Amino acid sequence: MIIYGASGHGKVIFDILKSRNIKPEYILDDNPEITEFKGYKVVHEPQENTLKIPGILAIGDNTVRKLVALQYTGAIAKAVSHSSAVISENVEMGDGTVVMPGAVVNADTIIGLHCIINSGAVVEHDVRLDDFVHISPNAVVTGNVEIGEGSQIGAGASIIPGVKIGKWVSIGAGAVIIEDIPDFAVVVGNPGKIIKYSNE
Ligand SMILES: CC(=O)SCCNC(=O)CCNC(=O)[C@H](O)C(C)(C)COP(=O)(O)OP(=O)(O)OC[C@H]1O[C@@H](n2cnc3c(N)ncnc32)[C@H](O)[C@@H]1OP(=O)(O)O
Repeated sequence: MIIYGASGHGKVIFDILKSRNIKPEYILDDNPEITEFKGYKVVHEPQENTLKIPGILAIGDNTVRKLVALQYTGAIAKAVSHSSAVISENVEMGDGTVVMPGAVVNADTIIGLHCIINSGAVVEHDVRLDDFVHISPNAVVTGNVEIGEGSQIGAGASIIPGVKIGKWVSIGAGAVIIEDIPDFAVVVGNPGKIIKYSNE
């Protein structure tokens, strides 16, 4: 496995792999000032074997992760979860998706490519997460919720059952979402209110 990104997010992905006894081959990061990461060599250019070894994009920002994914020509690793995460056997997860320590993903949920289910987050039954979604630490996505591409649900936020959240939405930390949210909205508070719109 190659970890693409010697970042804080990369540290947690490193721990996920360690919990599964997977040793990264090396870390790839374009910052020439970073030469070592968790005792592993950091390379700054793709290597001869980069295209052959499955890589995981350790980039927390959803937009940047998508841009890198679109340019990355190597193999993408299958979804990987920390050994302490609880994932129903009926869950589908796209390649490049990571599930952090203590997260729960329940039955018949479908998660897209390159998503992040962060530490302690709960993604309930029959949820649909499109590609590049990030469910932040301790957020709760209840049953039958749908979340569009690139949206981030902030730390500790809650979404009530059946709500549809558009693409590239930012839900603020601690928000409580009780109604559908349109694309690109930035939403904060309890109950969640739209404060502005962002562009992808
Ligand atoms: C492992 C990890 O670390 S994973 C990282 C997880 N990250 C998160 O959970 C971050 C979630 N992001 C947030 O909550 C952000 O504050 C956002 C996306 C909602 C808004 O960010 P910005 O667009 O930069 O907005 P900005 O900081 O300018 O705030 C705009 C207004 O919203 C208010 N606001 C911002 N965030 C929140 C919030 N979470 N709850 C309530 N009000 C908020 C601000 O006080 C400000 O109010 P004002 O206009 O009356 O002064």
